[in-house]
Amino acid sequence: MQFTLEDITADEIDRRRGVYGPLTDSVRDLIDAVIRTEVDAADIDVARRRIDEVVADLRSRQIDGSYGVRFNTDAVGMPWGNAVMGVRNAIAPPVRTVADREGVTAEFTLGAAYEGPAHHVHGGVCAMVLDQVLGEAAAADDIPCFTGTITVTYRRPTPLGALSARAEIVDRDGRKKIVRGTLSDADGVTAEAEGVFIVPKNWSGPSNLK
Ligand SMILES: CCCCCCCCCCCC(=O)SCCNC(=O)CCNC(=O)[C@H](O)C(C)(C)COP(=O)(O)OP(=O)(O)OC[C@H]1O[C@@H](n2cnc3c(N)ncnc32)[C@H](O)[C@@H]1OP(=O)(O)O
Repeated sequence: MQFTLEDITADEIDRRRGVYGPLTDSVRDLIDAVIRTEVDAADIDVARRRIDEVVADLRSRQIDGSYGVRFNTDAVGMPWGNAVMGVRNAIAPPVRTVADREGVTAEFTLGAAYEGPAHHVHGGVCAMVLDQVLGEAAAADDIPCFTGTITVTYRRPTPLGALSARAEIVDRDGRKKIVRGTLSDADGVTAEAEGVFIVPKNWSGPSNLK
């Protein structure tokens, strides 16, 4: 697993988060608006031209390829392109986990952009969120892990709206960590997952991620 070291302070990371986070929130709102708008065709055409102008402005200076997973010298991570929790990724819901002694918990909202069955979350999105939350539980005491195998059991449809997820390491075997987790709405568990997460061979990146 490759990573990029950036020699910047925690204050600089916070400053950048303050610059890019609100932009990402605005684009996330745009995605929702594009799905739900009922303005007429002429207004859609004007909106499209304005969006294209903004895209051209942003692309006037950009990196090659994807963002990567970056860390500073204190092992503070900046996985800001991450599809589930990236600070600069408007596709990310975003899901942010909070670690405790036993595992990690996340509370988040999945809106219209994550629909599969009518008014319910797409099964692939459920699996994606669970992969991330289980993966973060696997990494919480160590270093980032690859998902080797993940099995998701859908107990009932997951409604769009406020949701939570929880994951804990249940077993360790060499470089393998067995992690279990759940996705829940206000009425309880909607999906369960179990995964085998594997510490990469010859890891040369930081440990004790923050
Ligand atoms: C701040 C930033 C935070 C960042 C926090 C980020 C969290 C991110 C969470 C999302 C995580 C992802 O989506 S990761 C992306 C999706 N996953 C991938 O792309 C992984 C692709 N696969 C691989 O790269 C590889 O196959 C690995 C790394 C999984 C395994 O390769 P390896 O390390 O060479 O494995 P190997 O030595 O052969 O086997 C080691 C042990 O693992 C077992 N094993 C090997 N492969 C598998 C497997 N697929 N499923 C189960 N078990 C397996 C073997 O039987 C063996 O067990 P034994 O004989 O020792 O008993």
